[in-house]
Order: sequence, then structure tokens, then C-alpha cells
Amino acid sequence: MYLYLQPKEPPPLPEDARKGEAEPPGSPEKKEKNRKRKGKSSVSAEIVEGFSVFGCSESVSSVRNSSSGEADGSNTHSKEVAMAREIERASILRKKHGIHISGYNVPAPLESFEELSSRYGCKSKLLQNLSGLGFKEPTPIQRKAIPVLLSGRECFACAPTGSGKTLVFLFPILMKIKPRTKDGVKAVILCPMRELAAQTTRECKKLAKGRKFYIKLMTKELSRSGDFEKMHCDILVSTPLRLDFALRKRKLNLSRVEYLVLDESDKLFELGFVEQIDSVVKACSNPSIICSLFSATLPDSVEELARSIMHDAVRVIVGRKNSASELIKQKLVFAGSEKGKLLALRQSFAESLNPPVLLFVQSKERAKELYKELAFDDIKADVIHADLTQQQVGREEPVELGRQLRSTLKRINHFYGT
Ligand SMILES: Nc1ncnc2c1ncn2[C@@H]1O[C@H](COP(=O)(O)OP(=O)(O)OP(=O)(O)O)[C@@H](O)[C@H]1O
Repeated sequence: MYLYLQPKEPPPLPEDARKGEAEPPGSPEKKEKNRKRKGKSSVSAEIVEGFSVFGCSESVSSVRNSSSGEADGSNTHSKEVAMAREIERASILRKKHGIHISGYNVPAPLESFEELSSRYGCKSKLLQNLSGLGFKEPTPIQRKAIPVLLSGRECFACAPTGSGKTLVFLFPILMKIKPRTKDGVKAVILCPMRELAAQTTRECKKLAKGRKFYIKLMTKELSRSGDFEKMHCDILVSTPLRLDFALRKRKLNLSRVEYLVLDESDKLFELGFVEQIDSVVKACSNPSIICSLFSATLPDSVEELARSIMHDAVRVIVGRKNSASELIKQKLVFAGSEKGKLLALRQSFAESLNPPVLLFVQSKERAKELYKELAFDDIKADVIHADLTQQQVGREEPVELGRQLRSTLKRINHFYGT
């Protein structure tokens, strides 16, 4: 049995979401009814099936900062109407993008990146960097989770692989912390793997271009021999082992950290970094620290972690719990036997499977076997497995490709329940 993963064209953004004005379908009366119903449902939390991270979550206020201006007896009614509209608009936007939230007083989603400036005073240089990178519209997780962090709330965000979670934690950090003060490290980003930490550092530098942040990657050398008292660092990206080492042996001070991010938190657990995470959380002793957790899947371990390190977090979930990205088309083929798998694969190649194609198998032995079979069929194929050296694989490729492969493997592992 093989699982084929093929990228699909991303669906276009709904018109009303782009404009920020959405009307429920149907007649005017029906619209009114819908409006009432939606208005009502939008003030109660959208409970996501299977999620139980934060005990209760009854009220959600999606009112923008702008609508909470000074109270004035004469216009109380119009303010209430404006608030109801805002709530409805936020609710429609969330539904359009498959965003589920729970928590109290959740800020409204972003309709566009420009709102980062109008609502949160984002520096124009940072916005320019966004558009320079080709980021025109926020992705669903960005729409909802960026305002959560910008309004000073803790956030637990779960969204499929490749949905743009990195920007969700990097951008608020870049908007909120003051660069180059003498306060030491202000943001810590924990990543499960060195390659991911390096990639996140690179992305952070790209987003911060033109602003004078000290952004540092915790390398092996730095963790072992860094002079942390003299080090200038605003944002520190690290794997748990290296950071824990620097804390224990090199007396790195994290007591002024304002933002702590655990990226790919499901992976952090799978790899058994619980002790190191504990030590980092303890070292980040600033009482007003804002923690956030990001994950593509939501196993119990991550729920447990979220409960233990965050208290009043807003949960933002895009899609269904542990579901695959909607941009991935999945097809299950029953092949019957081992031989049948190869036949089915050959048939797929003959009918519809157009290269480039990635094939994942259970073990390196199976990878080698399949590789031989494909070579025998005169299919231009290559093989990657753990017996190959870095030189054989090619140093450059696996760093960028590795992330995609890991993500895809994660989905496949989940699919098979392994
Ligand atoms: N708003 C956007 N518009 C266009 N591209 C974007 C946007 N946000 C992110 N991207 C791009 O989408 C890709 C995937 O983003 P990212 O790596 O942040 O996903 P992720 O959710 O963190 O995935 P993973 O679960 O694997 O960590 C990156 O190449 C990133 O540059």
C-alpha cells in the first residue's frame, strides 16, 4: 500500500475575506436570522472536537481595539451595533478559513498585512520586508494567531505543515521587542533540530532586514564557549540540548526573556527533550513572559505541555485535529500483497504519476529494494537512507529538503498511526 502526496493548487481567498465584508447567503430575512445566529455563536467559544487543552472557554470577544474607544453615553447604542458587526465579521472570516479558536477576549483576525500597521503600529520597514518576500496575504493561521501574540496573549497554534507558522511567532517578536538594548536575550525560539533552528534564524534575519536586531543561532561552539555576559543578543534560536548546556555550564541568563516560542512542539516531545524544555522554561523567569507553542499535530503530550506552561492562552487551530493539509490530495490504493504494491506503483507511473515524485517506505532495506526495482524498470530514480554519508547525499540539499521530507513523513507516520 502506498500513499501518494501531491500538491494541489491553493484555493483562492474568498472575495469577502479579502475585502473584509461578508454577507451571509439568502434572503434579507434569512440573512437577519443568520446574522443573529452567527452573532450568538460568535460570542461562545468554538469547541474543537477532541481538544481539551484549556478547561473552559465560554466567551470569545472578537472586538478590535478601535471599537473599544472612550465610552460616551450618547453613542453607546451605535458602539454596540459596531461591536456586533465586528464580532460577526470576525466570525465569518474565521469560518471561511477553517480557523477554530478558544480562549477569552480573543482579538479579531487580520484581514490583511496592512492591518499590522493600522491596528498595531507596525514599522513600515518590517511591512516592506514582508512584501519583499512575496507575502501578500496572511495565511489562516497568521490571520488569527498574529493578533493574539500582538495583543500580549499566550498562544497555542496548531496548523498543518507549511501553513506559515514561522511568521506567526517571528513577526510579533520583531514588532514588539526593542532592538539592541543592554537587557540581554529578549526572545528565545526552541526548535527540535539544528537544521530547523538554522532555517528559522535565516528567516528571522530576512524579516528583520534593515532593523538592527541581534539575531543569534546557538551553534555548538557558542553553547560551549560563548561569553554570554558580553554577548549581544536580542533573539536567540536554539535546539533544547544546546540551550540547556549553555544554561548549565556557561551561565546564560534568560531572566529578561519576553517571548518564549516552542516550535514543532510535537517533535520536541517525540525526540524526548522534556527535561531540557523544563530547564529552559525555568530559566525564563520573567513573570510577564509570553509563551507560545506551535505544532502541526496535537498529540496528548503537546496538550499536556501547553497546560503546564501556559495559563490563559488562546488556542488557534486551523483545520481538524491532526488532519493533513487541505493542499495535499491523498489517495489510498489497496494492493493486496507485496508484489501487488510494485504492480500498483508501476501502473500509477504508467497512468498518472508524473515525476518529480517522492516515495516513502518503511525502512532503509525497503528503500534499497524499491530503488533496485525501479532502476530495473528503467525509471530514473535515486535513493536516500541513513546508510549514506553526508557527502553521498549532498550537504546543501538535505537542509532545505529535509524540512519538507520531515513534514511529509510526519503526516505519513500519523496516517499509519506509527
Ligand atoms: N503569507 C504568506 N504568503 C506566502 N508565503 C508564505 C506566507 N507565509 C509563509 N509563507 C511561506 O510558506 C512556506 C511554509 O511556511 P512555514 O515554514 O512557516 O510553515 P510551517 O507551518 O512552519 O511548517 P512546519 O509545520 O513544517 O514547520 C515558507 O516557504 C514561507 O516562506
